[in-house]
Amino acid sequence: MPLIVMCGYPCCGKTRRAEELKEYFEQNCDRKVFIVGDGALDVDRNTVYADSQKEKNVRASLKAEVERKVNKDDIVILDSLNYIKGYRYELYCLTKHAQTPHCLVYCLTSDEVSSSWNTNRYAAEQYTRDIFDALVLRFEAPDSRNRWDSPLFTILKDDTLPYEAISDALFKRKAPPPNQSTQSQPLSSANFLYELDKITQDVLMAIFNAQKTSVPGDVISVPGVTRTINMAELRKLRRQFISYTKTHPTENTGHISNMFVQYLNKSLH
Ligand SMILES: Nc1ncnc2c1ncn2[C@@H]1O[C@H](COP(=O)(O)OP(=O)(O)OP(=O)(O)O)[C@@H](O)[C@H]1O
Repeated sequence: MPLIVMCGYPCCGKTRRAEELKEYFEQNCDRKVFIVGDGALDVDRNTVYADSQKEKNVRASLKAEVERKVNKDDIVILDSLNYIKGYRYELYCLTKHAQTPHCLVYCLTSDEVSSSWNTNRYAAEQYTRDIFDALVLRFEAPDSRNRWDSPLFTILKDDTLPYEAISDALFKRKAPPPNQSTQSQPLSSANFLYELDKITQDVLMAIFNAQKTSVPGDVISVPGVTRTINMAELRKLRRQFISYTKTHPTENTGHISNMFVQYLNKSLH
């Protein structure tokens, strides 16, 4: 019955997440799960995304397929870029018409990360540089304040999917409890989670690199640290900080570095 709409940059892990969801729902509820995606349409994506008419036709085919599949019992996952706000609105109208719940799963990556994953793919699966860049430019990020983008689950590359919250959003037919995945993005920055991800990673690398030339007791980027911290520890603290900050976003992304360093100081004492 319900529809899960995947969304994100080209090569950001949508199919991987869609498969994870399929596996979860097949194992945990007695329902069939269908993934509808451009992969099944036998089209060359580089040709399609270079031609707006062809792209429109593909979108229409995918929507028609979703419409056919959405029924009382099954779960449909639409695994495509779904990067146009108006298209997501049409999908929302479709679910409203079918009186079925829906939610959006947004795989959030930076263009650098997606681009490097793209380069490491088999040649036949790769987006060309031009198409990749054009799609990143055209991307219209979801915003949970829009009813067609809500409930919105924003997933970073190292996150575990919030399966239960997604399941509740679909089957309990109520908004999931306000947690990190369903919080609105801060008003001033649509890019907040990306900034959060990038800035904390930069701080982490600065500490890690500084340790290469310092001795225990040296004051480096994190004052008071008198022991060497390995990368696994740093990553764990970064994950904790990101989880916390997603639920307490700051409007000024310029504060993220300082907040993260303070968090490290507190956690390492
Ligand atoms: N969380 C992740 N961590 C590391 N690598 C990943 C992750 N997610 C995806 N990848 C890599 O990125 C590549 C693309 O993954 P996937 O096919 O899931 O992306 P996609 O967004 O569905 O791509 P497309 O836009 O072509 O449909 C894969 O080769 C995979 O190895």
